[in-house]
Amino acid sequence: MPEAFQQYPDHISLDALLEHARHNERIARTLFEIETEIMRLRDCATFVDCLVDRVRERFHLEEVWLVLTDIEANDNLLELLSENGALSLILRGETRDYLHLTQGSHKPVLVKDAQPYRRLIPSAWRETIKSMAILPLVMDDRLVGGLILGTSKAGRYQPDMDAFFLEQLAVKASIGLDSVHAREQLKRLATRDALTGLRNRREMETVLRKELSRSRRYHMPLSLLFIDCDGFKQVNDHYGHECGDAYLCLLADSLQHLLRADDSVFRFAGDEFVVVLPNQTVADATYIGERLQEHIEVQHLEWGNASIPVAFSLGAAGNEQPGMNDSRSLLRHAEQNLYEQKRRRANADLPDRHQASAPSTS
Ligand SMILES: Nc1nc2c(ncn2[C@@H]2O[C@H](COP(=O)(O)OP(=O)(O)OP(=O)(O)O)[C@@H](O)[C@H]2O)c(=O)[nH]1
Repeated sequence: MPEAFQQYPDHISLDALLEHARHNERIARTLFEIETEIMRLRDCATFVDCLVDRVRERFHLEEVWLVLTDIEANDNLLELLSENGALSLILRGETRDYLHLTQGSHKPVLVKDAQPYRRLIPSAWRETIKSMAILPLVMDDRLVGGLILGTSKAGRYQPDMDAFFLEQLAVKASIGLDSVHAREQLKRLATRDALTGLRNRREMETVLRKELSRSRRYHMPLSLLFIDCDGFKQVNDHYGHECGDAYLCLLADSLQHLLRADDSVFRFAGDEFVVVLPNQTVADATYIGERLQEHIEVQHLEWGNASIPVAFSLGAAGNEQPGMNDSRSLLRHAEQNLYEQKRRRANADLPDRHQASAPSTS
C-alpha cells in the first residue's frame, strides 16, 4: 500500500516503527519527485500527461485519469487539452453526478468497491478497476473534478485509511494545474486575436520566422497567402459593426476549417488575414487560394433578413521565387498580388454584393 500513509498501531516494536517511518519517507520522496517534475511544465496538456503517467508508474497503479465536470469554467481547460492531444486522459462528467458521488468533498474520497462509481470510470476500464482514490481538483477555490487513481486490487483503498499523502498529492495537482492553466491563458491572450480566436500578427511573425528557417534547413518550399475582404466597409456601414464582426468570424472559421493542420491562419489586421503554408510552392498556394475562394464565396452570413455573401481577394508568394527569402519580401509580394487580384475582380463588373443582398425595406 505505498500510496497511503500508515498509521502506528498502539503496540508496535521499534523495528516495525522504523519500517513505518521509512515507508512514509519513501512516499514523501516520491511525491516530492513528482512535484518537482510537474511544476516545471508550461502547458496544461503536458502537465496532465506527465502527472497521470508518473502517478501511475510510481505508485504501481493500473490506470490514472482525470474527471472534469461540465461546468463552464472547464471549457477553456478542455479546449487547451484537446488542442494538444491530452483529451484521452480526461472524462467529462456531469457536475451533478460527480458532486453526488463524491459529495462535493474537497478531501480525497477512498473507494473500496468501484462499482457504484462506474460512471466516473472510462468505459474501457470499467471491468478492471475495482478500487479507487478520487483526489479533488480545486481551481480558483472551485471543485472542477478529480484526479482518479484506479487499481484492479479490490479494497486497496479503504475509506478509513489515512489519506494524508493523497491529500498532499491532490493539493499539488490542483495548484500545478491552476498555475499552468493561468500561464497558458496569459500566453493565449498575448498571441490570439480576441474577436476571431485566430493567432495574431505578432504570432504570425514568430511562426513565419521559424518556418522560413526550417524551410532553408530542409530545402523545402514555403509559401503564404495574403487575404483581404472585398467591400467589407460596406458591411459595417449597412448592417453595423456587430455584423462586420460576425462576418470576420465566419471567414476566419471557414479558413481554419478548410486548411490542413500544418497550415496556419492569422488575423493580420482589420479585414486582412495571412495563411502560412509550409512545404507548399507558390503554385500550390495559388491553387489552394482558388479553392478557398471557390468554397468560401458560396457562403453567406445570415444577418436578420439579409443574406450577405462573403467575398475576398488574395495574393500568393513563395520563397522559391527570386528575392523572397525573408518574411518582409514574402508578405509584400503576396500583398501586391492581392491588390492586383482586387483590381481585376473590381474591373470584372461584379455586382455590388452587399448592396445587392440588402434586406427589402418594403
Ligand atoms: N466590424 C469590424 N470592422 C473592422 C474591424 N477591424 C477593422 N474594421 C473595419 O474594416 C474596414 C476596412 O476597410 P477597407 O480597408 O476600406 O476595406 P474594404 O471595404 O473591404 O475595401 P477593399 O479592401 O478596397 O475592398 C474599416 O472600415 C474598419 O473600420 C473589426 O474588428 N470589426
